[in-house]
Amino acid sequence: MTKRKVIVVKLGTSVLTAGSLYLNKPRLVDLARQCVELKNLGWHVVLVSSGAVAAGRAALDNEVGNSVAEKQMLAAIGQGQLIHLWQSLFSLFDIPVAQLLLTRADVEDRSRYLNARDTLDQLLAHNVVPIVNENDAVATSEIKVGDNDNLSALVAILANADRLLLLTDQSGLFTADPRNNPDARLIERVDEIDEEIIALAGGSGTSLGTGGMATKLQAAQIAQRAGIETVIAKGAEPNVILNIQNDILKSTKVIRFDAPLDGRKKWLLSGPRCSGAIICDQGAVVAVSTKGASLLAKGVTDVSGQFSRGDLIELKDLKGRVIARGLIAFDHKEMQSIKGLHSAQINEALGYQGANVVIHRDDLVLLDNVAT
Ligand SMILES: Nc1ncnc2c1ncn2[C@@H]1O[C@H](COP(=O)(O)OP(=O)(O)O)[C@@H](O)[C@H]1O
Ligand SMILES: N[C@@H](CCC(=O)OP(=O)(O)O)C(=O)O
Repeated sequence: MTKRKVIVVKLGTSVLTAGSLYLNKPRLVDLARQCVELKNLGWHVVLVSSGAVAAGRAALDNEVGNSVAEKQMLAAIGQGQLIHLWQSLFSLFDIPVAQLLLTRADVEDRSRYLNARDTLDQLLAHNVVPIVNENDAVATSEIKVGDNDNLSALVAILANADRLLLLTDQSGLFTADPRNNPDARLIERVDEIDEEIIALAGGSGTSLGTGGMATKLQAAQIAQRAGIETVIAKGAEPNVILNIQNDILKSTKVIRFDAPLDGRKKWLLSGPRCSGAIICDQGAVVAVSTKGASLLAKGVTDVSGQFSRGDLIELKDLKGRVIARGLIAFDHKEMQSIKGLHSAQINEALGYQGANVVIHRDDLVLLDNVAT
């Protein structure tokens, strides 16, 4: 049996409010209808729906500020309303929905990540539409993803998605923020999200959106590395979801990297935050990035940050460019004493038996478009 394709559709506040301060119900009706049509075409659909804060604002119907605590209160009020709305709309088509409220902590911990993945798998296998949002009411800045663009990339990885569709109030990435630059041009295809592309993206043009185009590119970059294609498109276009699938609507398409990653490496890419970095010489960078080698102490020139054995750390080249991330076999103090040494010298330097390699190739994920 061939695997049903999975699409994660992220609906920004700008789309769900149609530019107003409150949720636009006709817009939600139309989006639900399109999701159902897509399901009928054989796709599994996962929604990442913003709009809890906007829904909360409408429910209180009075002036509430924008402090963290006030927004958390609005999200707590609005999330129930939001899911109720989605539930009633999908029930018109006899499709059950499920609510998943996640924080970064849910993807950082490997067993919680696997739980979330299994739940998503089960929901899709039972033809349910999972509707995901950040658990804003309880998420503090330390455990927050912070914006639903990045969250949708993590969800796309969790759901083993084929495609990530970010719907917003612009047709995609422009050469400059089109709100302030009428001459800005749409970029229809991005092969690699490099510094030049990132420099084009600004923040949100409204007080309701979070992150603007910058977080959409971060999301697309995570997805790209995990082998998932991202499309950024305008949610207000008639039949946007179906027309994007048929490739007949102008948008920005971010091409996915080819190198397939196994599930654990996808988690390394999306889940834990890095607690430090090691800087490597050119020989080590080449060995790791083009020869699929493990990282040896010999190639390490410097260490930054504080980390323990088994932590995720960044691997940087001599120019400070991050080329990979991986689980390190030594803590930061041990790394200081063994950097630059041959593997055979490690035990003597430490006074006890250590690992042979600093990061094993199975624990290493490259961030460029090269096979690992
Ligand atoms: N280079 C760019 N191309 C397109 N939009 C951009 C760019 N830079 C900044 N933006 C802004 O990003 C906004 C979309 O992000 P945001 O307001 O967070 O929406 P959403 O609620 O859909 O996530 C656009 O309205 C636009 O003003
Ligand atoms: N979790 C918040 C939305 C956060 C967010 O990223 O908003 P947006 O940039 O409009 O997608 C909410 O439900 O209001």
